[in-house]
Amino acid sequence: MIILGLTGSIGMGKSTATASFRRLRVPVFDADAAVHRLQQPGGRALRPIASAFPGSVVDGRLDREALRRVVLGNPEALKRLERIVHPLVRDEERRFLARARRAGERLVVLDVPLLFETGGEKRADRIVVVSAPAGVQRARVLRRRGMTEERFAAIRARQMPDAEKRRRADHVIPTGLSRRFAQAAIHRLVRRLTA
Ligand SMILES: CC(C)(COP(=O)(O)OP(=O)(O)OC[C@H]1O[C@@H](n2cnc3c(N)ncnc32)[C@H](O)[C@@H]1O)[C@@H](O)C(=O)NCCC(=O)NCCS
Ligand SMILES: Nc1ncnc2c1ncn2[C@@H]1O[C@H](COP(=O)(O)OP(=O)(O)OP(=O)(O)O)[C@@H](O)[C@H]1O
Repeated sequence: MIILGLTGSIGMGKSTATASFRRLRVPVFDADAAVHRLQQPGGRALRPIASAFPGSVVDGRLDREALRRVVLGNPEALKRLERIVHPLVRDEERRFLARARRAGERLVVLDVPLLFETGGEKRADRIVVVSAPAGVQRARVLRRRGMTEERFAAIRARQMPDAEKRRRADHVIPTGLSRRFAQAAIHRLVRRLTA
């Protein structure tokens, strides 16, 4: 089974790329979605977050806004949050891979925003990076509801620069042109890897 690590900075088109992989029937593990699941009512991250960040969980629900305000611009608090969340995400990832192996899959995708930052290069056989020019990225991200310059800057500061990601990638999918162009590149990649 070939494990394809998919990454890219915020707004570069990871979710859009994973939709293309799924359309080609390639199973995808989405780390951001796993974070959200783990933080949902009843999720395994809730209890440790509640004790590390008093007041962030109210009536069994995580107040993401409140937690975001606490960790935004506070590297020490973010580290504490990551030390709780990342091992749980890795655990989910391992389960996903085990299920895929049992199902006899030939190719799977790990969509992990912090793939390089968390040593994901070692877990994947090949790395795909989605990338668009900085101006395009910025416009896309700032269009989102609730996004501010400050949040965008804080997230970017936590992520490896795009140029460095591209340098380390085995394949770069350009997402600054059109969806059709990016999808065609993904199609060719999947065909090549499963040939
Ligand atoms: C702080 C939290 C509660 C804020 O939630 P919120 O709904 O506002 O944001 P969301 O999770 O949708 O993330 C928004 C964007 O920021 C990126 N991002 C989130 N956390 C981080 C981080 N620690 N470092 C770099 N980028 C991050 C995400 O990939 C996404 O592109 C949440 O992001 C969180 O729990 N983060 C810690 C877990 C983590 O490291 N996630 C990164 C993916 S594994
Ligand atoms: N190939 C593409 N061509 C044109 N627009 C695109 C392309 N890929 C993504 N987009 C647009 O860019 C925006 C961000 O895409 P997407 O949500 O896939 O990024 P992301 O990397 O998953 O973001 P995040 O890091 O926040 O999870 C969306 O509005 C999407 O419609």
